[in-house]
Amino acid sequence: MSGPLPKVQVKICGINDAAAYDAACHAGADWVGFVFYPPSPRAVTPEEAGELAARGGTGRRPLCVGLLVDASDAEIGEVLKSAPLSLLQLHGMESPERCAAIRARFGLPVMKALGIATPEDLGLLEAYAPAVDRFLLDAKPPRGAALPGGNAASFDWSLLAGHPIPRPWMLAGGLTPANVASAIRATGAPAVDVSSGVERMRGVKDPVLIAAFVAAAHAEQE
Ligand SMILES: O=C(O)c1ccccc1N[C@@H]1O[C@H](COP(=O)(O)O)[C@@H](O)[C@H]1O
Repeated sequence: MSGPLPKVQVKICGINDAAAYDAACHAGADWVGFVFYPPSPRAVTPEEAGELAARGGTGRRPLCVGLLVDASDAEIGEVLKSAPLSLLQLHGMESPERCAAIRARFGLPVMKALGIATPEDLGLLEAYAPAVDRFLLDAKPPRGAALPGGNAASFDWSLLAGHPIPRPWMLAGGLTPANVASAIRATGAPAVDVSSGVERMRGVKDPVLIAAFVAAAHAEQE
């Protein structure tokens, strides 16, 4: 017996104000991401993330993801005192051993972000698989970029065609309401993540674009 195919899941990353949080809830996003990386224009404090996540609302509550970049145990511990996270997104140079150590120490699932530019980059998946719960496949940062992600840069989606990915995963990098459906069809991504593509200016989310992105992704099926 076969039922309807599951909807593609959606994460809206870089939520840093109430309007964006409420828009993500209202649109039915599956996850919201909080950036705990001070150089980012989307950065929030653990307390700000905790306050946003505690907002009521009519929509379904998304799970909260904490985005960290080469964070120490002390920094992660501070974040977890205030922010109710369900998933840790590691977006720096964390090794498989560091990912495993973070997962063991904090008892939370870990999603490792990997920058993809060549077929060889996909070779890292096997090394990380035992240490992580999920992958996020993103573009590598453009030369000279100040941030390791969140740069509105996409990669060649055809690199993923037919490539087995040994954990649940999300596609990221340069996604927008206009291209997310094509990206899902080209890659078979079961989940997608966006930051820049739902902003009216860098670091400022647009509720209308959030709604359009979630609707476009949810219209696709795995
Ligand atoms: O969004 C940020 O500021 C950020 C900072 C440091 C690391 C990653 C960051 N964002 C992540 O990057 C990808 C792609 O973002 P975009 O849609 O291309 O802007 C996404 O996973 C964000 O979570």
